Amino acid sequence: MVIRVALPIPLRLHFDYLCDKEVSPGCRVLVPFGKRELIGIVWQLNPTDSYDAAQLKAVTEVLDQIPVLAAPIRQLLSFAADYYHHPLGDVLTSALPALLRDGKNADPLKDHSYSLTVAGQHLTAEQFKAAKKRLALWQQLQQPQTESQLLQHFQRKELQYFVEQGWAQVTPVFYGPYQTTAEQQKSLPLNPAQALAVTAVQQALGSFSCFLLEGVTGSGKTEVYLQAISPVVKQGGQVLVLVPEIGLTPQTLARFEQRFGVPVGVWHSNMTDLERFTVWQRCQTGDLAIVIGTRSALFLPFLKLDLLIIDEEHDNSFKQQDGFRYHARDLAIKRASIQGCPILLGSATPSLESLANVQQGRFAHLELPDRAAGQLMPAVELVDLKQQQMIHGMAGLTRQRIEQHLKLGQQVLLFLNRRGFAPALICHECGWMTECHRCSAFTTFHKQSRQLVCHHCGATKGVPHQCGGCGSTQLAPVGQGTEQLEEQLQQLFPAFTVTRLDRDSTRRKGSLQQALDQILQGEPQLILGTQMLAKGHHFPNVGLVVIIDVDSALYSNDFRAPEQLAQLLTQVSGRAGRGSQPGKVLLQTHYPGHALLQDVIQNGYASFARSALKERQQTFLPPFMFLALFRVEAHQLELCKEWLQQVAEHYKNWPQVQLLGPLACPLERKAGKYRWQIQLFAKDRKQLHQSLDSVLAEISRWSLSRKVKWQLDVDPQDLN
Ligand SMILES: Nc1ncnc2c1ncn2[C@@H]1O[C@H](COP(=O)(O)OP(=O)(O)OP(=O)(O)O)[C@@H](O)[C@H]1O
Ligand SMILES: [Zn+2]
Repeated sequence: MVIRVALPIPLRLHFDYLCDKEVSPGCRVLVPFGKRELIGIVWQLNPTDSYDAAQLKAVTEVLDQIPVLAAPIRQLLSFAADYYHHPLGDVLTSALPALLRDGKNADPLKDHSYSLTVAGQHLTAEQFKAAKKRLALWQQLQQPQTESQLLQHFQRKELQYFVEQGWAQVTPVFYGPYQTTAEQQKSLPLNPAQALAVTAVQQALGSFSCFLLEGVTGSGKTEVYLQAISPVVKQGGQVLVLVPEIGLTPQTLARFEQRFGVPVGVWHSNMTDLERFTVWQRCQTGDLAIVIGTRSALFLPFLKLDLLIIDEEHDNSFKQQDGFRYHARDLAIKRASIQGCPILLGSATPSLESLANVQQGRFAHLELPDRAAGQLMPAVELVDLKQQQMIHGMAGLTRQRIEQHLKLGQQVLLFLNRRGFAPALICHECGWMTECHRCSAFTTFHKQSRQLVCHHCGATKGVPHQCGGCGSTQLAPVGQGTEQLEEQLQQLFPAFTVTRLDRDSTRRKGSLQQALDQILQGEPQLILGTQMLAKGHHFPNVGLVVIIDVDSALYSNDFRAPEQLAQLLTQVSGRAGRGSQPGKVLLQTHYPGHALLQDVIQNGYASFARSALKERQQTFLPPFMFLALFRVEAHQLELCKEWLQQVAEHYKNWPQVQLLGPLACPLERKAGKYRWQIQLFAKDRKQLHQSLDSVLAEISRWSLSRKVKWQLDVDPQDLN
């Protein structure tokens, strides 16, 4: 038979092979390709279009009996490859764990079950005396446990010790559909708005539908998720919960684990290949009831997926920014429709895309207008910075308020979306500034590591002693980053601790959890950080939130900038007053009269978003227009322009598609290459996609295409 195989190569082609063994679509095969051998996925059996059988090579080996990509996932991936116009082989690769891409055996995983022997049962707690860990293990083993469960909390040598002592015995088990035990932690009594939301989702189980849960910060969206999940898990179904990249805290996981007595898996980029592979398999066998994961968890092979949830659905990290540029929210909706199950999107600050879908009747709208236990929304006060005497980037009023709240025994959270010590060093004599020699950007001064770091290409170098322009030694930091603010806060408020949360301070494994735990203990203190602080955290003792600087974000060319700023302001402010005390927000700005600030503060995000949506409609922007973007990079600027000129030329045949460009990307040089783009707008999605198909076919024929690096971004989020 002839089989059509998708190969992991960046070509928009598929390849046919002869195969005399039994094989089904979705299985991996090893095939000859040029001088190499590649692992591909069987995509179609006996394709009907023409091929020359005499020319075909034979498959070297069939690697799977059971498809690693089941039919629903193949359907999803095939849709995705079409929609994002991305090579299918590359799309499939994103959906498989690395070990499977490398050819590892995909047979169902075997685990081991540990249970107490008769001798083990006759032990008593007193016998363990000071050996607390062993006592805990013995208590855990009162019920048989799988090795993978035990290894989450105990070391392997402890398990071996129990076996050597004759206290425990080991038997092999295969993962299968998970077992439910009684709910472990009681659910909260819902308020009426929550109850309505939960009922709506529960009633929709069993067929496809899409809900937007728009609930203000602290309105108890997580409780809605948990109670919506409950019946699914009781009936043996599986649930996928997608969260933003940095939203997957140990606290989130604990909340889901403690509520249901079922196995919960996590999936994120900071796991080993083996850990990912194990989760992948436990999904496939049905052993995991719930998976909480970031973007690519969307492609996991659930045995019985009955509900999808996307928390913080507006978050930009759901869009992949390189390679296969998919939007996990949009593909998750597609996946729900393929599986025939409901999907629930939740946010305090929904994306304009989702709100438009509500207005057009595609999503059902669920609202939580108030905080869960009746707390007030925090009051926002603008601090006009004009002509103020600033100390360490803070006005007098700001410093006073911080002090008041600390003295009341509350925590104060300060938001500054710039990590490092200072955005650049400047020469006091001639004005020269430290620049990245590979990017059109300044390099950030990191004081603790004594480095200049480019936040765009990652290049680092030592701190110079002399100005690169005039040789003077008068180099001083300009501007303020979190590292600097931390130092300054310590000087201003020496009696209180300062906890900094940003990408640098949480790099070490476990350090984020440590910082969060410390904050949750509630001691009065200063918490300072970047947008990492803004996402979903519940810090009940935060009484005051200070937003140090938003001014640079008020004037941006990106049409999405206002939406993103409004989301950020609302999310950060929403960390205040979640406990028993009402919260306050101080927003420092030189532009207190700015329309966006006034609108968000006076009328709230919901109102802002609805008027922003009207504006998008009037100015012909997404989501009322469909947008795609060609970006090209090359060491020579001329090549970029020339390539885009050819794209523009082709678009003369497509009057229904409007062009913006060729123009330089906002960051025109990155890692030594020039970057240019063309934006394409169309009212009709189909026409846009047809035009893309036709231009892509052309592009592959241009010799110039081999001299530049180009990408297509469909529904781009980041226009940079
Ligand atoms: N029905 C309820 N009664 C009392 N407390 C509740 C109820 N529902 C939720 N809560 C509590 O309210 C707090 C806020 O809930 P949660 O963190 O889920 O809010 P959220 O809507 O996700 O907020 P954000 O969007 O800011 O992350 C939690 O401490 C939660 O336990
Ligand atoms: Zn750089």
